[in-house]
Amino acid sequence: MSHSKSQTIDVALGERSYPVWIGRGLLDDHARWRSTLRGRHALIISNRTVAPLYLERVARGLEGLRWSSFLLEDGEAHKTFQNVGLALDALATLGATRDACVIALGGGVVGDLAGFTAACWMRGIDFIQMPTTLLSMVDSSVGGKTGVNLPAGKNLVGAFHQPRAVIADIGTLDSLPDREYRAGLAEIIKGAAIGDADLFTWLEQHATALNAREETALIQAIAAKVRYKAGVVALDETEQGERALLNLGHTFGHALETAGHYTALLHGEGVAVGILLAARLSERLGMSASGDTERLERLLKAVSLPTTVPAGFDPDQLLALMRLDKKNIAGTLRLILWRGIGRAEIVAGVNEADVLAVLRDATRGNL
Ligand SMILES: NC(=O)c1ccc[n+]([C@@H]2O[C@H](COP(=O)([O-])OP(=O)(O)OC[C@H]3O[C@@H](n4cnc5c(N)ncnc54)[C@H](O)[C@@H]3O)[C@@H](O)[C@H]2O)c1
Ligand SMILES: O=C(O)C(=O)C[C@@H](O)[C@H](O)[C@H](O)COP(=O)(O)O
Ligand SMILES: [Zn+2]
Repeated sequence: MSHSKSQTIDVALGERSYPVWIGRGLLDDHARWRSTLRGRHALIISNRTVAPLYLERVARGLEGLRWSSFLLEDGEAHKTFQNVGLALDALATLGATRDACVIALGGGVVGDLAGFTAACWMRGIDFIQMPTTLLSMVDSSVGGKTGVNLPAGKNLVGAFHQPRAVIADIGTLDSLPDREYRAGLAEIIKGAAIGDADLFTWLEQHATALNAREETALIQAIAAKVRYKAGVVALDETEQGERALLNLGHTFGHALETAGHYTALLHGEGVAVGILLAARLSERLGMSASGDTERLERLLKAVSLPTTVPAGFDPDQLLALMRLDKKNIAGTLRLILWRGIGRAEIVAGVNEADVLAVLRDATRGNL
């Protein structure tokens, strides 16, 4: 295996620090990741799509341990409290002790649920992330946000629980469908839009290479986004302040995902539309210039991400869902807005009438 193009980024959190390893073939580099397991038990949590492709390679690295697997049905609709209960039962059946390790093998749905399961078992055991989607490599596997959805909304239950290591084998992306790949690009664009104007310009220049999944450009983009996110997380692990910036577009995006019953839009697609709506709202509030919104829309289109709200969404229902967002305080909307490329801002007390106006514009003629 060649390591020439691999990268390591550290998430600096004192005693909870961990490496994010990015490279091709890392799932088979057992010596590397096995060293992060401390005990004698391991539970691989994956799903029915990913397990047939990659579980065997991970299992080969668990020789000598007592291990088993727990497989979810595929899809966001299965990121539920009920499935956490079943995963905990699987740990009990395994006889997992406090030094056991949960291995999350899959995309963000698997990673969020597996991390939360690890946070709950015996009040918290180790877990490692083996992300297999672009989105999970650049975002969900890093930073320790774990959790599940409720019928009332996205990620309403969860815990901050950092992994021991992130093993991002980019070879797994070879089997990732195109739509899922593009959803991952949305979270890279989001990061650049929030706080890395140079990365934004680089993305504009390398959109064609990224569309072609050119490996050098891809590793560079993944590493840049992970580095950016790791920096924010290191400063504000539990979102007391500026980590909330990473939520740009998510109040809109999560409402769209929930209202669409997790079938109309993928998370990354909700984020793409959401960051554009946040940009439009910022422009409406006189915070940013139309030229920046246009640049954002152009980049999203250049990588074939959606820029419009699909048919059938009701603006009033979207606003009602946005009222349940975790960032809100004192009964008012608290949103991440921006001043232009690379300059996001937390804004409390956003006027609902302005939000509704943006939602009505975006859904006009759609119902
Ligand atoms: N914790 C965080 O900080 C954070 C950050 C961003 C997103 N998220 C969460 O992550 C989730 C979205 O993650 P996602 O986009 O990875 O979705 P996902 O986990 O649903 O995976 C996307 C699809 O790709 C399939 N898949 C995964 N790896 C594959 C591979 N290598 N080859 C072929 N198919 C593969 C999956 O089975 C699934 O059908 C959402 O629940 C979102 O809320 C969390
Ligand atoms: O890591 C973070 O912080 C983020 O907000 C990253 C988001 O991309 C991600 O979708 C996260 O799951 C959203 O979390 P939530 O707190 O809005 O539920
Ligand atoms: Zn996200």
